[in-house]
Amino acid sequence: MNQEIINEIKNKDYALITQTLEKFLSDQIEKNHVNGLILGLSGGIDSAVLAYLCKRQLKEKTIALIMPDTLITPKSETEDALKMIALTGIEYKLIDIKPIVNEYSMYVEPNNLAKGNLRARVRANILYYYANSKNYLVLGSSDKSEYLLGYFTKYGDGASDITPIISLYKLQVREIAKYLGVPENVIAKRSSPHLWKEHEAEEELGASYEEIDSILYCLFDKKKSIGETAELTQIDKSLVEKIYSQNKNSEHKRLPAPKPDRD
Ligand SMILES: Nc1ncnc2c1ncn2[C@@H]1O[C@H](COP(=O)(O)OP(=O)(O)OC[C@H]2O[C@@H]([n+]3cccc(C(=O)O)c3)[C@H](O)[C@@H]2O)[C@@H](O)[C@H]1O
Ligand SMILES: Nc1ncnc2c1ncn2[C@@H]1O[C@H](COP(=O)(O)OP(=O)(O)OP(=O)(O)O)[C@@H](O)[C@H]1O
Ligand SMILES: [Mg+2]
Repeated sequence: MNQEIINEIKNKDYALITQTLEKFLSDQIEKNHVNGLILGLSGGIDSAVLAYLCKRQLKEKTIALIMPDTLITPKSETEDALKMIALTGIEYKLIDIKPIVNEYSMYVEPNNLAKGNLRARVRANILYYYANSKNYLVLGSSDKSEYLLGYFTKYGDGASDITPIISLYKLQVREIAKYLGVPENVIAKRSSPHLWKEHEAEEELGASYEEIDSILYCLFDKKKSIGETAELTQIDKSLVEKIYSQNKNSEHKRLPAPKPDRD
């Protein structure tokens, strides 16, 4: 792997980005005539960054929902989320989604992936239930790496009104988290959707975020070909091809639903 590329990705002015994102959030509240913002707080780094971006100017206008499925969500994740609530002072609700998820098994016995995605969609439903009730906007937590890979549940965590950190790669999210003062252990932990037991992002994706971000950055920011990207990143061409395919195959998640050419 080429460390220079990784440094290039990480090397950003995080004070300026923070300022821009805080202003973006305030502007969105004003422009859309809503009372505030709501987010799902998992204990992971993406939603942690959202909470910390809201903490300084929008604390009184933000609600965080902590929504474990107590069957599979590690207790440590909920504890980390509660720790960040204590540190930020943001209003929160703790909702166990296990009984809701269980209800679905009366319709069909799902496979692991379908049930995991259901968890993400149940959380999205609850967020929109609150957003409707309180005239709030739902914050999306997708970062640029997840977005470009389609590594999110369609109409689950992919469903949101505004997406503040969608221009930041995961490596950059880790850097801004340091700047914002997100707890060390939240920054250091391995990224995980926790859609099923022992679920880990890098394991499922088959690559580290250093590799994924280096490849995506060269393909989409530097507009390099697959061959050039492999050379520049010093990563095996087969992995570059795999990441490229993941981007292409997930296009449907980033576009409006297809419609017939003519009525
Ligand atoms: N070509 C196409 N055109 C239009 N629609 C198409 C389609 N192909 C599939 N679809 C539809 O999309 C569905 C598949 O998409 P989806 O339901 O999202 O499911 P899928 O992409 O298979 O799974 C979601 C992935 O995102 C990961 N994830 C989820 C949530 C959070 C995080 C995280 O990082 O925290 C990661 C999860 O681990 C898993 O790898 C199909 O069932 C079908 O309905
Ligand atoms: N237990 C949970 N409680 C509340 N929201 C959740 C929970 N699990 C997932 N979510 C929501 O779904 C989003 C997507 O999950 P994802 O795992 O990608 O993000 P993360 O946990 O914040 O960071 P990371 O990707 O590093 O694990 C979260 O950011 C959060 O908004
Ligand atoms: Mg997570």
